[in-house]
Amino acid sequence: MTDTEPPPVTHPAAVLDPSPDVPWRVDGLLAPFVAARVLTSADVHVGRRVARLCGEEDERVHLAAALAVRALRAGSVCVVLADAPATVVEPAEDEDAASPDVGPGVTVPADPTSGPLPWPEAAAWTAAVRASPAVADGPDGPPDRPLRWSGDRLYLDRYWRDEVQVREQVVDRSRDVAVDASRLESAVDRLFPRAQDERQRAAVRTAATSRLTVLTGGPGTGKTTTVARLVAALQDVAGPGLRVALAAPTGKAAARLQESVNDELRALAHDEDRERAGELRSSTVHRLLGTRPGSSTRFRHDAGHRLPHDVVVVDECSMMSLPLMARLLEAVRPQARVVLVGDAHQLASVEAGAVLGDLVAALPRGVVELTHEHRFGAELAALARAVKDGDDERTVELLRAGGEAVEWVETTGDRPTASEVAAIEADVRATGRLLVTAARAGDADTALAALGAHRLLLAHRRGPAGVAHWSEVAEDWVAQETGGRSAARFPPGRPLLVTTNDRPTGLYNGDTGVVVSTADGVAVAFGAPGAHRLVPTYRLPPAQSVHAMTVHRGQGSQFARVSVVLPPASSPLLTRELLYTAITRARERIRVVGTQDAVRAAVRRRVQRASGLGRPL
Ligand SMILES: Nc1ncnc2c1ncn2[C@@H]1O[C@H](COP(=O)(O)OP(=O)(O)OP(=O)(O)O)[C@@H](O)[C@H]1O
Repeated sequence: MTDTEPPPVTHPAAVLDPSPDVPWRVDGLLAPFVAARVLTSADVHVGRRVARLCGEEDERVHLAAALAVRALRAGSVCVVLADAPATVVEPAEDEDAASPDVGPGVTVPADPTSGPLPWPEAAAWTAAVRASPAVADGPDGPPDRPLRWSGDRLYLDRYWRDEVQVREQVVDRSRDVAVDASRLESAVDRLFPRAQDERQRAAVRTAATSRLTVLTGGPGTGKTTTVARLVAALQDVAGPGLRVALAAPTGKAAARLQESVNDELRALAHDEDRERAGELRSSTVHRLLGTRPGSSTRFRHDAGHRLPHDVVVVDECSMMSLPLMARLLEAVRPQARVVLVGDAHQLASVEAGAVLGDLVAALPRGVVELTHEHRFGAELAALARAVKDGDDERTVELLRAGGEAVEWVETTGDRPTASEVAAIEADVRATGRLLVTAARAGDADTALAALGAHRLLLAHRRGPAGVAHWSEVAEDWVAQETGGRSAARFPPGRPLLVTTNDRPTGLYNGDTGVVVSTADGVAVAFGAPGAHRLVPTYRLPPAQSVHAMTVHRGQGSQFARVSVVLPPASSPLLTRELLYTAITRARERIRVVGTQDAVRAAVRRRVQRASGLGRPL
């Protein structure tokens, strides 16, 4: 070997994708990226196809296109090409736990033994991509190419268009709306008389004078209360008779929104406010926009056929993908007011985009953050704040101090020992016994209360720190406690998670219930203790046992006590957003099980989702 010879290549010339789902054969420049598990063969297949349709044979462009496809799988809307060698060494962030409904992804980490990857030289690579017949270069590039270069980012063109759409809407909606200022002030004083509710008062003022408002805050900070009262205020200062739409990305969240907003409206102190606001209905964003048969990306209401509403309020916006946000904003009349509500610090949507967080960062005005926790104890609130602020020192300090509401089982190794999970075991056994005993006795309310008393949350779906493993363990504990596992399909006491929206029963994806004995055999109880309803098992939509769930799945729900078992510090799923979301699922008490390294890694690592919102075109 001479000095001028290239270093030996450890990559095979052609590989089969080690992720078993779609074993296409990949060769050439992209093979080592598949061998190293940076790309799947599906990324390569789609990326190459898109490029070749335009006659592009340059493998460097195929690589860039495959990375743009991969980016979507990881929740980003584009890839920052120059950063790719540094940012894609780990498998996509969401490919395990974060995609519970989109099928299995790769669960193994990138294989570091496969040698350095043959990244193209940066400047030549960028030049090849920008000059490619498959790529529209810049905002004025040809409109009919599948890929778009913008700034330093490569997009699949459709996502670039969605981003432009959202950006244009933000600009178009940035002009103030004129309202009678003294009337507004008296509405604010009437609806939020207490001086300490200044943020909520500010939210009402902002929503009254803006066409786009973002209302963000953690659980229990009064978002729903504010939504109800700001609707009442708008009916006063801009109404009466405003057409108001309430919506949320999931059916479950929409149902909850309708219930809590109407409860709050009924509780308004002044008759005129109650009368003007009336009773509101809520739906999913998809249903509001009007689904079209056979299409999940086009709706009946769009820029050419706008929604009739004057005010559109959308809750749980952290779960909105970029494409859905683009479709929503273009469908709202330019004069109408949009109020986007959610917790920007939570895990973002399973699909591409972290649009709520991006909007909070990008909007020059119109963002109101609620910070006072009405429901949360001070300990939980302080812990959630330390995590949200990225302060790992303080997080460790608060966890270590512990208290009524906070417990840390600091494990020594990545896999907790039996004694380290003893407290979880005790909780699972105690709530399991209560659940099964009540369910067997036909006491649905007590069973539902037990179901909400404690929940075990995990980051991953599979592996030693995954839901599959922990569900088995938890089910065993409960079985030991209650006389063994039953062979029946619906044994009383089995907790169930509905996995699809089902109109006939009015159940939603994410609803949880419990099998209970009744005079006519078994049925499944759903709803709140004291207000439950029974669904016969033959009418039950697809559902699965739920002894444990992913943190992602837990979004939109709260439980009295939560135990979260953290994966090893090296897990790419372990992020600040994940830990924050897990902690804020607890109403009374959080138990964190994991190493100090894992806690610190979680607090320090933010979910990185590439997007161009708020950045120059
Ligand atoms: N200004 C206020 N004064 C007194 N209580 C309030 C005020 N705002 C909200 N609350 C109370 O605080 C609790 C939480 O409020 P709310 O449900 O509106 O919060 P949220 O942010 O929507 O919570 P989540 O995200 O969990 O739905 C409720 O019991 C509500 O009645």
